[in-house]
Amino acid sequence: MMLKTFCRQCPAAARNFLCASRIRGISTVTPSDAQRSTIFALSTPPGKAGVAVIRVSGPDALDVWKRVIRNARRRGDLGNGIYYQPEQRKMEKCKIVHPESGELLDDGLAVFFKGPKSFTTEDVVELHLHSGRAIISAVLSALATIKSCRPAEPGEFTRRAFLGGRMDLTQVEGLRDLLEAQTDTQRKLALRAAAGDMRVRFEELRTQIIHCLAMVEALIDFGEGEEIEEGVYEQAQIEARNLLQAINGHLNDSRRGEILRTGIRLAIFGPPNAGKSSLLNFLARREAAIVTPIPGTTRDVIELSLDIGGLPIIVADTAGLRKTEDLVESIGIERTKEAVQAADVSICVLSLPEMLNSAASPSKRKSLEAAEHQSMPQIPSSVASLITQNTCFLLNKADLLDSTIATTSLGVVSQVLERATGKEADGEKMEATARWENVWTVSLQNGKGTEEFLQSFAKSLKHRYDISADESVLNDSYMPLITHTRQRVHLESAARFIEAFLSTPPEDVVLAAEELRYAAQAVGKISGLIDVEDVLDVVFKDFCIGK
Ligand SMILES: Nc1nc2c(ncn2[C@@H]2O[C@H](COP(=O)(O)OP(=O)(O)OP(=O)(O)O)[C@@H](O)[C@H]2O)c(=O)[nH]1
Repeated sequence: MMLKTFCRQCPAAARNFLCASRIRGISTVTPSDAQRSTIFALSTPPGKAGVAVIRVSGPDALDVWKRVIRNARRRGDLGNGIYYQPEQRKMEKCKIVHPESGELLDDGLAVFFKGPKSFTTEDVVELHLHSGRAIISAVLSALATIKSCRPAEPGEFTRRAFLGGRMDLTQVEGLRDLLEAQTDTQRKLALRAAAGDMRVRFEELRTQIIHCLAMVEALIDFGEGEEIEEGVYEQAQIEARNLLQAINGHLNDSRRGEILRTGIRLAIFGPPNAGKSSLLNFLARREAAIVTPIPGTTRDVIELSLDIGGLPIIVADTAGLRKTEDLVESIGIERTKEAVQAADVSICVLSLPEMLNSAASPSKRKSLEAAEHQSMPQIPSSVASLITQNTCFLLNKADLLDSTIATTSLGVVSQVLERATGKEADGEKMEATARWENVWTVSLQNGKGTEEFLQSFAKSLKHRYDISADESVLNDSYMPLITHTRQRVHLESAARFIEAFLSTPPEDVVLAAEELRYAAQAVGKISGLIDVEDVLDVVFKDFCIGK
């Protein structure tokens, strides 16, 4: 069979037909132990507390033990350079001393983990001290006097765990997310990733690509008709097509995983004086924003991170939308528009009495007829222009209306809102979404309807992000696969290579194999099996020292 294509990875001068080693080689990272120094750092937050843990990792960890640990029940130096070996993974009560002066620094506990059965896969010593600034500082300074030791860089322990093969990059990302998790949902997602669930799922995808690749390679090695069944190429294409469909399913997940990890962006908007800041304060359960009867009180975007029903929410209160000549207010209104457009979900707060008044003649204000309308209630155009399918509506100040009117009028107002949501967008008719479940009537003043709104809103968010309150539902089919943009970029790239394979005719079998190999490499980059050096700094930079 003619080999028609070049290997893209060969240097220009050596560009040649695909070399067999490349076709087969899905190279993996092999960690080098050479030149590893022994590192140490405080692994708990600094300051006054019950316990502080200082971690030491590296080839000289045992030497550090010998030099700073004194155990009353065990003699240190047994003579002739023989020293007792600490029992592995067993906490020992000990005195921690200065390695040079022998000065007592603290009474504490110590534990030794022999590599590779440790977090970093190296020898590790953990010193458990009383957590006081002076003690921590004295022990860290003492360790720094040991020649082979140096303070750890941020994330360096985890980096060593990765290089030692203890975890892949998705687990490293999961661990970092776990440390940063603020809500229950974030904790659950991160825990699954840190435990290796994502690694298994990405690895399954890679294995399936490699299976297709193996079929195509068999054709290169033997050729059709030579001990190879007919239709192998077609079979590889069928499998690749199914795989592409599965990958596209993950890619078209509305960024669910990334949004849950970073927080759902919720913008509160509406006309001035409708009760937007009152809503923010109700959600935050504190006076986070100033509330006054003066329209235009809020002039800038106020952002808070909240936990609503276990979901991480970044909520933004915004300036009321209206025509204004005031420079400061108009800048605030521009910011409102940006915040609403950047949000994943928005709540439009409207004053229900004001809406009804916009429909009724002055004589019939607050009357049932207004609700049953001669003319329909109006939404100010500046507000209407920001309504999308992701907008929910809070009809506030229901306390100012008779409860029968409030209830009856809701139907009329909902129709108006539904029409506003179903407006033309980019030439396409959007599906109307302002149904009853997206519209709530409340009084933020007397609290009526607010708890029902909160529960129902949290439920609709969970439904939208496919997260159940029930932990058992966070299984593979519900759990988003992609939680980081880095993972998305590589998966998109894998999808493109598979598409390229699918459009390659059987005559170009070498090129076809190359596309599949690149697809496998792209997925391999997600777990860090391939070409990781360039991504390591990015992944580890947000870790704290001591992790
Ligand atoms: N009667 C009644 N008054 C309310 C209710 N909610 C808020 N208010 C009052 O309405 C006024 C405006 O409330 P805010 O929460 O500041 O409204 P806003 O939409 O943030 O106003 P701007 O800052 O002008 O955009 C305040 O006097 C509130 O006390 C309600 O449910 N019923």
